[in-house]
Amino acid sequence: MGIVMGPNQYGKAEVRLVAVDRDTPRHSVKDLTVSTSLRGDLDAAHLSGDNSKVLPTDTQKNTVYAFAKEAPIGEIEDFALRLGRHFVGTADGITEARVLIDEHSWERIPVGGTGHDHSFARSSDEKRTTAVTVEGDQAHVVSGLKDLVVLKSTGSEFWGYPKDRYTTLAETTDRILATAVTARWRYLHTDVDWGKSFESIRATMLEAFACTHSYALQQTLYEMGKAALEKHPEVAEVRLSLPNKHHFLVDLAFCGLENDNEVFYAADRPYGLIEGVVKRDDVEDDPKAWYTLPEF
Ligand SMILES: O=c1[nH]c(=O)c2[nH]c(=O)[nH]c2[nH]1
Repeated sequence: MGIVMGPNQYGKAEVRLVAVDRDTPRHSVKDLTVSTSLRGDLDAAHLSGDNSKVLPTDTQKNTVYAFAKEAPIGEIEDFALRLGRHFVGTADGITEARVLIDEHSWERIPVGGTGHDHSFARSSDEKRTTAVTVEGDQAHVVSGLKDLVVLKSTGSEFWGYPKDRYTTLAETTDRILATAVTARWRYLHTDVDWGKSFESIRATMLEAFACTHSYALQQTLYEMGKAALEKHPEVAEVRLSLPNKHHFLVDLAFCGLENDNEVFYAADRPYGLIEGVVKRDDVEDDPKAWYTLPEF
């Protein structure tokens, strides 16, 4: 019986990078949070403190900033692929690199009806995300979004569930349905117009949320994933994590008022958490693409 080192990775987490494109007086801003993780021949580092294959996390952070200067960042998937390929191609003993990027959104401040050249407002909490794994000359891309908050004021029911002695929830045929969407989708290859694909998948999932008459958030989840897959042959699977942001009808009987689905208490916790994978049945799973990512 012995003790061995299991799977491991190391890198710099959450490098905050803001890059300004100043080529013309009409600037643009990219605001990213970048995390790098390297894997490979790192047993000696763990077993005996031999750092000869440990490219410092500080160097990884510096590389992120230098790459932002050396070429335009472009789409986050392209930036992540460039970084991942660099680490695998140049760092001795490193065979795999994972680069996670969250992109924070800035919108031009409208001045006199048009967006200002160099002043911006944070538009929402929503982030565009990517998780790129480079493994030798292979690359796995999982892109997505998080914190996209959506609400339907009707078109949502929840009934027909089992009842036991602990059940108090009343069945409803008309409730608010609200969630903060985290979605990740796995691409089948890297020959993708990343920006166009992202915008279309996002719009498609939003449309499915809006247009599905929902009998449960679970059903809405499936419809959102299915719609994205039907429209996007470049995508193999969509993973969704949907917190059910409960809105409870306020009982206004205390002052003799009826509440006809108009006044709600928005609870922040606890919340139902509905998660799932919607996938093609004719495509192989790709555990490497998801390794160490949350299951949903
Ligand atoms: O859409 C829902 N799914 C559930 O599983 C659930 N459970 C619950 O209490 N409310 C809801 N709503």
